[in-house]
Amino acid sequence: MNLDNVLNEKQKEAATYLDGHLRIIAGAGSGKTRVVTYRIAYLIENIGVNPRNILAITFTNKAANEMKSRVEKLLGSEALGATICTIHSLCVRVLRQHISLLGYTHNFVIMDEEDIKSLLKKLYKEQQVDVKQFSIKSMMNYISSYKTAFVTPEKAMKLAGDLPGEKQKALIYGAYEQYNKEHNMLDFDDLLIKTLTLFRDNPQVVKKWSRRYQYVHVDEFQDVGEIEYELIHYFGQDSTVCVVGDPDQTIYSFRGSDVNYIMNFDKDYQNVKTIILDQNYRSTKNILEISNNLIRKNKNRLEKDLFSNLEDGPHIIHFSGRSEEAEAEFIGDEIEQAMNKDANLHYSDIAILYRANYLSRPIEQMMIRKKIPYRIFGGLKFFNRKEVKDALSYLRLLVNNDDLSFERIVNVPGRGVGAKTLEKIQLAAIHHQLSDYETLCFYSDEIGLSSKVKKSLKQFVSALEKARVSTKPLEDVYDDLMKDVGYYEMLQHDQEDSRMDNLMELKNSIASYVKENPENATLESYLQDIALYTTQDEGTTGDYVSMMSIHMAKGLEFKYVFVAGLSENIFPSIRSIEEGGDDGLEEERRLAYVAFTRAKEKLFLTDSQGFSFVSHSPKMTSRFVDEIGKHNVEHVGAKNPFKTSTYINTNESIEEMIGDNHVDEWKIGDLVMHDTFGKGVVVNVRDKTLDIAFSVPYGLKTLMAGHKALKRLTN
Ligand SMILES: Nc1ncnc2c1ncn2[C@@H]1O[C@H](COP(=O)(O)OP(=O)(O)OP(=O)(O)O)[C@@H](O)[C@H]1O
Ligand SMILES: [Mg+2]
Repeated sequence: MNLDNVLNEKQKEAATYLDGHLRIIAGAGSGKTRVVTYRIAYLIENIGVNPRNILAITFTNKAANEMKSRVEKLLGSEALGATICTIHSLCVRVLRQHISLLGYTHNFVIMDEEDIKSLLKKLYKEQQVDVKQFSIKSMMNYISSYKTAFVTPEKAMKLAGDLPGEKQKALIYGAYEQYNKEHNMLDFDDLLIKTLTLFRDNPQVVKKWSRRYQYVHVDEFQDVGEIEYELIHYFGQDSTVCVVGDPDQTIYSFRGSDVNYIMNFDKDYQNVKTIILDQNYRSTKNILEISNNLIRKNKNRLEKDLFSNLEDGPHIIHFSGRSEEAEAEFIGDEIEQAMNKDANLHYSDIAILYRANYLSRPIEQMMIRKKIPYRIFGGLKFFNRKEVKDALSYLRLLVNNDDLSFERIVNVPGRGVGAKTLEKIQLAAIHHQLSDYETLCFYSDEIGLSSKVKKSLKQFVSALEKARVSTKPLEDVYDDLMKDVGYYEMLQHDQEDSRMDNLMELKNSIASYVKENPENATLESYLQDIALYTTQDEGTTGDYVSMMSIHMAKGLEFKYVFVAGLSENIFPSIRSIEEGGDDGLEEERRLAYVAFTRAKEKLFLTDSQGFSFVSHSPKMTSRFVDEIGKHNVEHVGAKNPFKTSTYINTNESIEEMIGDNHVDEWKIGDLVMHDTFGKGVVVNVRDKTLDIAFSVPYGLKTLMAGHKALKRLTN
């Protein structure tokens, strides 16, 4: 294989360096993954290494498949036999052979999240623990963090001391471990931990694997955690190790990845050569420039810039929409135009990336309306998500009294209605020729329900009936209903933050529907309106636009990239900043760097205005849009009525900004200062009142225009 025409000098040096361990540190799109691919091909073809002796660890299965098929394309069937996979699947291979040493059998079962949840529920029951004491989710976190820190249930019990709650948790942890062992089951953490235990206690097993893999490669090394690092150390014990990564793309710190492993690699391994690549082959000069501008704002980083020999390319477009719908519409229009203009462009050349999965909602609705095929990676389509389906069933039940919706949600959250109780209700319904729900309303005393179940079903009915007569705006009717039936409480208790986000996004969806149809919006018409979107099936084959969270987009590239939902508090995420402070903000910025550098030819950044029920704040353009600089960036769309900088200013400057509060003409977007609620923004103007969005914890308030507590700020 001649590498001259396919790699530059430094890349070639990296692909062919065999005198010791190798570390490649380089920015996005500089060919790190390409070097690993060609290195594998070079080892096999030019050096004569048996493919069986080659290992490459990638971050996702998708990346592994891509690398495998690229190597196979270069070498044909010669390449078969090289191990190219994620660290989890590598561990499964090891365990299938040796797990008997740990007292399991080789045909062990790997548990998924649902398996874990249902096992824990069973154990709660056995131990008579109430989920109200500690949620299933918090128990899962407890087990995972103890396990990955090698704290056994016995140790956990000691650590619990005299605290009864902690003791109870340790007991469940012990029962969980015992059950899994007895039933030959491993969870995801176990795959890594059991392999590590095996290696630590059995040097002969380590020898076997480290001798087999004479050439070890690890892509995305900046995101390895402690356990992965030690495992890689074992696998590479007798081999030449090549690690590849970009410290600016560390985006999994919240899950334990640690950039120090790549930074200190030359201290832990002897005889390490470091090669730095600085030419970007992926993106136009403009895309690269704004990405460099952005990442330079991080203080805690190793200075390194990339250059590109590609053309300048088109400007970066920033679009700000008046609403989420307008933002989505813009994305759709741009996709349609691009597809019409360029016959060589495929939908698969286009990606839409966002910070959190709930943000896909308005974009999906637009894609369906415009008939643009799309696929969501790493999750379900918005209207297929469980909590969204549940919430819509509640609304449907309210509007239609239909039995299907009733059956879906009568026991979510749990009200003690099992199959038997449901059957009783259904029989009574047939007898009275009414719907299940009506039967419950009128004949609950005749059905033969236990008093406990009857009581909770009465609460259920009264929540729905309260919603039926409510005169509040529709989004509040929905909000109250979900609160009154206990759904929010269930999610909050289970710490299901992203499910909660989806339900708040549904509230956004109802609110914008009302805004668009101010005269005649009813729940019924809303449900009809979205029926189009709720009946979509999951499967899309052929050519489609890829939609995914930025975390999923690691290592990938697309000609056209849209990064949507670029609003302060959403991206950077307020949660990350609250939990991680400056480090949290820097990780968010690295995430933005990953997002922007996925683009090869054209990059669009989009956001929208209005109030978000998810972040509980008025939306304003993300600081990241400012930080990319002004050069070759074009701002189009609505002008955001206020800027981040004015909004987050300190009170001193607010004093200076206070203007005349005897204002006749209020308009949406006016910034205000309220004596009690602080800074806010007008989101709706009525006859004598204003809807004003204040920051957490106040949220949306309706106040008298012209009241003395309220002053308009000049902006
Ligand atoms: N010497 C080269 N000649 C031609 N194309 C190249 C060269 N080096 C890299 N490329 C191309 O540039 C793009 C980026 O390469 P690659 O994905 O390997 O970068 P990376 O450093 O792994 O990026 P990331 O940090 O995003 O994972 C790919 O399309 C790759 O084929
Ligand atoms: Mg890569």
